[in-house]
Amino acid sequence: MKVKASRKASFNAAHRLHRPDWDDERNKAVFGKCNNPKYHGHNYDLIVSVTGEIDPVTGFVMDLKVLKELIKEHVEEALDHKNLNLDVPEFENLNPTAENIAVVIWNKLRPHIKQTKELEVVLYETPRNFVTYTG
Ligand SMILES: Nc1nc2c(c(=O)[nH]1)N=C([C@H](O)[C@H](O)COP(=O)(O)OP(=O)(O)OP(=O)(O)O)CN2
Ligand SMILES: [Zn+2]
Repeated sequence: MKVKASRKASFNAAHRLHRPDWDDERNKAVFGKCNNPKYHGHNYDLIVSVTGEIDPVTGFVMDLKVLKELIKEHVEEALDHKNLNLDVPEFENLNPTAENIAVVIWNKLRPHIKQTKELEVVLYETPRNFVTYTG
């Protein structure tokens, strides 16, 4: 019997979606508002879920207090109040789209979650735009 246990978190970050190998017209056409040369921020909402068997001793799939601390240490400290393009090495040559941010977050957390558990990251860039990555 598998159960999914989840923790919500949030962070604020600035970004600009842009490809240096494209001209301004193409960048604006594809990336729209998020291509504005002035960096702008989003309030990202994050849901991290761990799925697995319930430990019969604790009744936990994973201690959510531990998951909270992992998200603080590995996600919030790395991304909160940062300019993703300029401050976060993973985005030096990677556009900080919601999809790419979700993959970066998953890769940061995966080593800290037991191999027997599945990890899912849901990232909201706006209240209505969100992506899901499960590895
Ligand atoms: N597949 C993706 N599409 C888009 C992404 C993305 O990361 N992945 N990002 C954007 C923009 O960065 C941003 O999300 C704005 O999108 P938009 O739909 O224009 O959002 P609004 O500001 O209008 O706010 P809503 O609340 O979503 O209406 C675009 N596409
Ligand atoms: Zn944006």
